[in-house]
Amino acid sequence: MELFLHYLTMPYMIEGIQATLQVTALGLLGGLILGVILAWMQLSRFRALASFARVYTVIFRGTPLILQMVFAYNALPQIGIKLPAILAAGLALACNEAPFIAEMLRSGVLGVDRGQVLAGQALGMTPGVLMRRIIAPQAIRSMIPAFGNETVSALKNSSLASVIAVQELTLRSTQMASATFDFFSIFFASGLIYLFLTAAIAGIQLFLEWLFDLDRASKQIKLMRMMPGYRAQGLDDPLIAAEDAPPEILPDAGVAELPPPRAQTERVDRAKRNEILKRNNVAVDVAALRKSYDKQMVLAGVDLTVRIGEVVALLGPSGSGKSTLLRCINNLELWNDGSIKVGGRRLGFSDSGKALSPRLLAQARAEVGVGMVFQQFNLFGHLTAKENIAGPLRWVHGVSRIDADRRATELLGRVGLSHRADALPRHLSGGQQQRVAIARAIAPNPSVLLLDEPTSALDPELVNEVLEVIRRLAVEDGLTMIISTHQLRFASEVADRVVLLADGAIVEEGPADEVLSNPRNPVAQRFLNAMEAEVA
Ligand SMILES: Nc1ncnc2c1ncn2[C@@H]1O[C@H](COP(=O)(O)OP(=O)(O)OP(=O)(O)O)[C@@H](O)[C@H]1O
Repeated sequence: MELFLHYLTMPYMIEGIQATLQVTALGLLGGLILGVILAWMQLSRFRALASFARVYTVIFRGTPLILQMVFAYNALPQIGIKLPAILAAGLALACNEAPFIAEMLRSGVLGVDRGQVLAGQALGMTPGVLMRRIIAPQAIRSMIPAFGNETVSALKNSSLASVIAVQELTLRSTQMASATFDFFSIFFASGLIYLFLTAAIAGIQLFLEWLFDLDRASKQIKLMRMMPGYRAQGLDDPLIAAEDAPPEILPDAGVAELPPPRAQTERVDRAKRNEILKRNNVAVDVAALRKSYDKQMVLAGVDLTVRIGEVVALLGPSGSGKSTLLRCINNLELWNDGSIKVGGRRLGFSDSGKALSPRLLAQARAEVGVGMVFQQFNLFGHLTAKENIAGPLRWVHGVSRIDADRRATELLGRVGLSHRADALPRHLSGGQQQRVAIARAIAPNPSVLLLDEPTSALDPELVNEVLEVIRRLAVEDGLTMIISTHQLRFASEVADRVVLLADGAIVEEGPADEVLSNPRNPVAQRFLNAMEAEVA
């Protein structure tokens, strides 16, 4: 035992630990830098970069680290690069770790919900802002366990540096054992040191997981509640308050949460409204739009003009091209032929007709102001309801933190969610999430709001709360809207015009009450009959 403790604290062994840590740190740091570059190349739009990264990965993942170390120490001097042993070992370890770290980064980035990326683009985020604010924070969280594993593996792999005479822990243990023949005590001490180092890495990993845990705040409150006398102290506990409050998701609970509608001075006179709308400028102009996926024609020459203040309901069977049309209007999808103008501007193209780069396209989206609400809500999962609204205002439109928070608070009030401002999306019901998504879309005062089946992912009892919010935006705010929906009653109440798509073409359009009560086209008749039968 004494000998064992002696080896544990021996300066000769401690110097070995230092060398082990140096090689590991060099390998990880270099691997991280190289890994980021490799992951970026693999995700790049440029094929040559992606191919280069793949070839690199095949070579360095497919050859033993021990050979790479020997190569870095013995072969590089042949071309004039003579590195000290520790640096050569660190370089080889970095080159070997890089493909694994790149794969981790790539899967972390690809693991972020594609819907959130689409929502960020629709909000006008440039690729840089999207990466920094939306993708990276979520990807890093998911990568912590894998990075912990990689660190442990790098630490153990550093022992291979002994082949190029780096005086690290394993080499020093072997040398000591050869000199003293006390194999058991020496290797037991050295094994224990490795175990201690890997345990420290596991500890750091757990700490980071705790630090980045989105639910930490609520967990802390739970822990506080378990402390004796906590209730007696009468501390202000949001969780207790939430428990005592009636359950949140009751039929129509969302509608009950909404503030009362603003007083309408007069009933909407459809004919008068149509007269006014006809004189308004054009907000969206789609002309001869054709779009196909591979050989499947999805939009076969669509013409659609929407005037400022008009509410247009897009109806049509599943697969008729409604979502595709909305995505094209916001340039989230490229099309084959035809033109789209929003506010008189060809979104996504320069004055000379050249397609804009992703960064300039994002800026153009923010300037033109096309809000978009998605079927699956697509809230940013790592941000609270309030930050989902305030964040994009700051990052895209340069609004100050105070003003952005004020606007978010005001809008959360309007959609009846002031009391859920600090809740994460996963703690909200579907209807609440969709109301936050609507608030987020209208926060920058868009010129047009596109809603892509905003209620079809909701349970039936949550549909009304979302429809009520949209109804108020249309009636009270006079927002220009194109809404794809299967809710016929809602369309007849709120829409100025109904446009019916089938097989990528408009088969019928006109005033909502006319089209819905008396469709002339046989396809429209069949679709509306089927929809009515479903509701009945
Ligand atoms: N990214 C894609 N790649 C290939 N095909 C696609 C893609 N997106 C949509 N499609 C196809 O295009 C057609 C139109 O889809 P779209 O989602 O626009 O229809 P929709 O009318 O909105 O349907 P729903 O009411 O079910 O949402 C469908 O046949 C669909 O399979």
